[in-house]
Amino acid sequence: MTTVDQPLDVLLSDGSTVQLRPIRPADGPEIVAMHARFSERTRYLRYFSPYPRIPDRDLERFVNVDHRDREAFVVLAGGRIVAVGRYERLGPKVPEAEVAFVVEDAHQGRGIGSVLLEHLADAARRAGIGHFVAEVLPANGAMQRVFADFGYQVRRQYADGVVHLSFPIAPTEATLEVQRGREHRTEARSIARLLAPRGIAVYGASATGQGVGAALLGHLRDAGFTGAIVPVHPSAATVAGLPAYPSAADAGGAIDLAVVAVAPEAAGAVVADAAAAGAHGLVVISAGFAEAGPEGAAAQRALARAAHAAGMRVVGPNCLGVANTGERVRLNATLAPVLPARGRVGIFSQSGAFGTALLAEASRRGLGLSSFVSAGNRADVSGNDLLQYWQDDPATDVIVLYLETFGNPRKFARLARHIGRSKPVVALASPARPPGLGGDGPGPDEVAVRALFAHSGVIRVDTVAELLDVGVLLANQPLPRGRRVGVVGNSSALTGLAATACAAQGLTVAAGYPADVGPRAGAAEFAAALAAAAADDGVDALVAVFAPPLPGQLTDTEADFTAALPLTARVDKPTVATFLAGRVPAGVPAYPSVEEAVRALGRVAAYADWLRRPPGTLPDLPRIDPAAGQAALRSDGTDPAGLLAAYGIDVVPSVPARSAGEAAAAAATLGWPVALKAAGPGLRHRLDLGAVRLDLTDEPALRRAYAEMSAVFGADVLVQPMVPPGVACVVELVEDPAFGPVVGFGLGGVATELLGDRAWRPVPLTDTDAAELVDEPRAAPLLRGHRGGIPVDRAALAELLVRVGRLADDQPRVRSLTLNPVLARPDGLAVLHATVRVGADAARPDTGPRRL
Ligand SMILES: CC(=O)SCCNC(=O)CCNC(=O)[C@H](O)C(C)(C)COP(=O)(O)OP(=O)(O)OC[C@H]1O[C@@H](n2cnc3c(N)ncnc32)[C@H](O)[C@@H]1OP(=O)(O)O
Repeated sequence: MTTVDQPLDVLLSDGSTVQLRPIRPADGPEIVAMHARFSERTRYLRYFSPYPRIPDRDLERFVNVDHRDREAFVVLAGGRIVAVGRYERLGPKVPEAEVAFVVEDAHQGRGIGSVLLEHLADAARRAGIGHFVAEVLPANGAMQRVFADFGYQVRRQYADGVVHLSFPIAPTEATLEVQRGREHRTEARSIARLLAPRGIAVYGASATGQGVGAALLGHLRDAGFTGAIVPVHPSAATVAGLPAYPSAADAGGAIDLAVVAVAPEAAGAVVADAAAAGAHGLVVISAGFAEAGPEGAAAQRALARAAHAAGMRVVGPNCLGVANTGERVRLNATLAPVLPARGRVGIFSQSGAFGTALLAEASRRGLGLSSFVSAGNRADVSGNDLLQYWQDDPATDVIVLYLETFGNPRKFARLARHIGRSKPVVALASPARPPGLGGDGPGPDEVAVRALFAHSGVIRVDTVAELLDVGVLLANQPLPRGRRVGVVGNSSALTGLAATACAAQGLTVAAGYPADVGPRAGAAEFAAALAAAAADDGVDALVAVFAPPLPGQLTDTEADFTAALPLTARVDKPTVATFLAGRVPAGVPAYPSVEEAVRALGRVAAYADWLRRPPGTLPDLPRIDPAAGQAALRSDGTDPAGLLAAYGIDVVPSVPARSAGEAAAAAATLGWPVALKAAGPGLRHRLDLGAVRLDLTDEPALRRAYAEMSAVFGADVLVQPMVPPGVACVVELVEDPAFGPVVGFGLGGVATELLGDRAWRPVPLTDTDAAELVDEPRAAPLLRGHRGGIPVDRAALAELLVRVGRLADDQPRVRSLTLNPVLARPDGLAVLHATVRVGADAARPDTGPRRL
């Protein structure tokens, strides 16, 4: 049993870091992964042992982990998972405790659970947490007895058999050493080790020099890897001229990485051999795993399990491999024979085929690479791991991702939002849902999904070519300070095209541009015009468009014109060029067409805008009571009023009635005047249908309205007090497959619905997010008093959105929520109708891969 003897870094929810002293289990299990969160309200911590982590996907198989918080932990003993737990959000279930956890599975015997509790209690004590509650699921009767043995009290027993155990912890002197600003990087460290091995064992390199393994061995050597390369071969004494060994450990040197190209059946033996040699990373190139069917999937799971038990991270299987062009490490453990030159771009490709294309295209365009990972079937290492690694990697300035599916999309969105602040992330990802479906179903359509990416700071592109178009620009040029473009060229046709392309990308042509030097201008004039644009305070970015001179017209060659460009590369404004050779001349990205050049600039300008935008803060609003919200959900999931009230959202009361008499009685209670609404199922746009009567001031008017309405729409009606008129708005909350809960805002009415005029933001919503959301729908000018209308209280709408976002963040059982209509007035708002859909349990993570 290994004990933890290094300090543990803890990432707090506010981004700061604390360090916990080591936990030394006497002979207890290792706590391998433990996630939690600290905040004012909810004191969670998230900490890791220095042991390799169980990948999130594995956790999710065992644990009902709420993706949003990752509050889960796993206990390993002897390499086996013996207990898996998750943290509950504090408020709802155990409001009076500061930390709660749920033990879901501890089937491997007595004692484990109690040791686990000791550790957790210890951690809580160190964190100065005063009260601690454990929840034990009914299947674990043995655990309950164990806890009882330790004197924990049964605090509450629920009808479903769940028991809450309670044990007070006297707060002791906090041993937390707060190191703000330093981020926890366990994952990043394990990836760093994988990309910078001291020695490499290669499994599956044929002595004949043929086949995949031999090719890998060749690539490793050709790239100039300076550490030991050890071919592991069952019988040969040498492979490709290198001494080969039947077992990696026999070579005697430090082996950090195993590159594997053996058939899936042999993988188990390879893992054991590599582990015995001390390897901490596996790059499995072999195909025949999950992509090949259930048997392969089982083999893949076995591979991942064996690797993790031995403390190894796994890249692949069925992948192209990993590469590092670092100063000290030249590593090409990929099937691609030639790597691009060293550079500042980290490339992740889920697909091997696209990875090959990306590498080849990057080489062709002269785009330098810092490191490359193709994750294939992603048995362990995923794009999210790489995001975390590159965030801190000093060799990487730009992150380029090719993604097909996401194991954990919410984590991606959150990570990207964070990382995008320091390094741009360019991603090619499949659409969230096929085009055309957006307007019909609930939730954001493709356009909105693109906007959601943009709000996460991710530059989303549509093609592999564009991935590199943008990558090249980011890697070589500064970000634009604004959207004003100085177009300089030697052809009016091309500069005109560039101006049109700018408009299409939301860029503006700067005043005095395009500057057309004409077809007879020489390179010197071209250079002067570019220099003038670069010096122009009204210009944020330059587009240089160049048409090759007709033969005999000029003595200057295309190369002379190319040479004119570097001048601009020295200024602090990005320049893109067209019609020059495909390579990057002196750092100025060149594109085959004006449209491509301007589109890349447009994407980068949008990212620069995002960076300039203040991220805002999460407002601490009064009248928010998550515990009351949870209680409301428990009492009746279909009545949203209590749930909303717990988040400070008041819904105008509405009383159901089935007869004129009942309606009149309701009106008397609510107070005149009232509105009468048909309550039949499936009725939408009731006002348009005549199924709403407003301003009924007395009983005769009410009875008349009831008689007319019930004749058409049936006996069921709702009686509501009249509220002052306002602009009808709609607020929605839905689960998006890529972003988790997202809050939507739009104006009411059939027209805006038909046009899909809704703006969306992922949860949690900051004050800035909410204010932007209110202003974003195309119909939003109506809220500002368009054409003589009266401006409404947009701050109240923004606050409502923040409250809905908070509700979504707190209550994972809420699947969807609609407030429609919300009447916005100059002096506040009224929520007239609310529907909520609640799941039986917290949204369970989808274990299968999801399209982005
Ligand atoms: C573009 C993309 O899609 S990404 C790339 C995805 N990956 C791929 O496409 C790879 C596809 N290919 C495969 O999966 C192959 O089946 C592989 C790599 C697993 C096996 O390739 P083969 O060439 O058939 O391997 P083969 O069985 O001949 O073995 C090669 C050598 O490994 C040796 N070997 C076999 N088992 C072991 C082992 N456990 N340890 C060490 N060496 C071993 C063999 O003895 C043989 O050497 P020899 O010829 O000197 O005797």
